[in-house]
Amino acid sequence: MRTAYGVDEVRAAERDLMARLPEGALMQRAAAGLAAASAELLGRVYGSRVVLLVGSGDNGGDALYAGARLARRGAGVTAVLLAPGRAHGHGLSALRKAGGAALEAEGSGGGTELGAEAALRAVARADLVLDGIVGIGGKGGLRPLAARFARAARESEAAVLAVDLPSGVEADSGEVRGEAVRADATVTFGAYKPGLLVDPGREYAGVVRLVPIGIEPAGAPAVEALQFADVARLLPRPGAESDKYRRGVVGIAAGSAQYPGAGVLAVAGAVRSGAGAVRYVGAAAGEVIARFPEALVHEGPPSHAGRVQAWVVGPGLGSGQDGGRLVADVLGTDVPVLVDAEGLRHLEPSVVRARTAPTLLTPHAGEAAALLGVPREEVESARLASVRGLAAAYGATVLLKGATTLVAAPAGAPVRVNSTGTAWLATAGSGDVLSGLAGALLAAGLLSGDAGAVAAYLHGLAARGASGGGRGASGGGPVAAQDVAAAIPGAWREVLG
Ligand SMILES: NC(=O)C1=CN([C@@H]2O[C@H](COP(=O)(O)OP(=O)(O)OC[C@H]3O[C@@H](n4cnc5c(N)ncnc54)[C@H](O)[C@@H]3O)[C@@H](O)[C@H]2O)[C@@H](O)CC1
Ligand SMILES: Nc1ncnc2c1ncn2[C@@H]1O[C@H](COP(=O)(O)OP(=O)(O)O)[C@@H](O)[C@H]1O
Ligand SMILES: [K+]
Repeated sequence: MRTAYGVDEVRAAERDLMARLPEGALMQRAAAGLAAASAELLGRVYGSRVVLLVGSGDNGGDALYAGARLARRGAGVTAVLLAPGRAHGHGLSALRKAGGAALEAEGSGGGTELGAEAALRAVARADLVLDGIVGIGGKGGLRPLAARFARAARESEAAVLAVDLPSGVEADSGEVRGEAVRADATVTFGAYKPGLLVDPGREYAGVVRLVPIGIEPAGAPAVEALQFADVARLLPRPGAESDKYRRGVVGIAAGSAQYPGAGVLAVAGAVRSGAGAVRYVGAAAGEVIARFPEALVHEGPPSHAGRVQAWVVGPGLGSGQDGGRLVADVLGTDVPVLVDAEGLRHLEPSVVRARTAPTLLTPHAGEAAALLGVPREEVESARLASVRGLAAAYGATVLLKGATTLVAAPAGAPVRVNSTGTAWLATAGSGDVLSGLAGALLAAGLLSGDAGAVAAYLHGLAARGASGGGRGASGGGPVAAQDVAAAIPGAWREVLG
């Protein structure tokens, strides 16, 4: 499991360790990790031009000590001091002693200091920029001078390496208010921060490397990401004694005359995901049977369709009157229920809260915004707060779809984040496939948080497989939702193999 800890937990762990170590030891560990990553990005350190963006806190101190190490290896290192009087004193001395220079970015400078224009020119000409403007001590959006240098770093040809996290990204949430540094890579210390794993922050961080400096945050992480081994452990496996009913029967109440395809795709996701059987209720029974003769189709309300271990309701219901009745009927059962798409329009928090079996809601940002009564942009910019807020309001597990998918449980367990997907997944119907996949896992007996997180993981992996994109999120080529469903068994084998 990859875990990410909040700022308070990281600071507490740092305090514990610092009390036992000589002064400055942690910062030296951080600087060593930064210098090593810098050398990798540069290829050749000797003769390279390195610019350090240095703010007023310890984040700038890390950058200064790393700069000193690079200067000793023959790099030309220039520190740009964004708050000249308050830069880390010992770090600055170390840099100067190693042969590095410093420019004051504020005002016109005096004596040998050349001021902001010279500093901006240095950034433009650099091979590598180290972003030590602000780390976990950042508050609010970047101040104007810092924002100006964040822009300059982006416009420069230089590789950009963020110290601990990209300045302007909120460590606890991944929110970005205004300008932020766009890094090619980030070296983070002691523990991942939630903002490095959750969008939009994740996008700004580039390739993230964790340098273990010896701290061990206590308590539960704020965010966690399943890895291969976690998914393998959670995947249901049929035993010798299994029969189709014990394997889990999933019911799909989806599709309408207007959107029959959504019913077909949700069934496609379910039949590829290990369900013992799939029951289908809805207006697309003919289409479902034509594509999936293995499905069992039923007329009448879902609650009369025979025994199932979990229901999926909502994909492609359209805007007809029947949606509300269908959702109410499914929510009235005593088995786990996944509500997606148009089904989400018919949710009463009190009805969901009163259920005794788990409920899993799977909105995308637009649907989550409608449930929360806020604009879509607000959900997209504050994804962690949104998913936690919805889980609390409905007393349900909530899976918020997007480039990174978040899964929050109502009782405040760590939020699960998944980024196995590919941008090619943003195609009509891929969410319907996900609902069938997650529904099959619920029917197999996974807890709702596990079912959501494992489904998101496999769905992303299947999409990458179908797109031929390997592990890179933007490689490969187009995929159709059907291709994603067809690739689920391959993703499953990949995880188990
Ligand atoms: N505490 C420790 O033991 C260690 C800390 N380390 C580094 O120390 C960092 C935290 O240092 P600090 O607590 O000094 O905090 P930071 O250096 O992250 O930020 C605090 C400083 O930034 C300024 N600032 C805050 N918000 C700003 C904004 N929006 N725009 C511009 N400036 C802003 C503040 O005035 C303050 O001086 C970590 O991120 C990490 O890089 C590492 O050296 C590892 C060990
Ligand atoms: N930029 C992206 N990168 C990776 N995955 C994405 C991206 N955008 C959307 N997705 C994924 O694609 C799927 C789209 O689902 P959804 O929005 O419900 O579409 P639909 O309703 O058409 O099926 C979700 O699993 C979501 O996480
Ligand atoms: K930084």
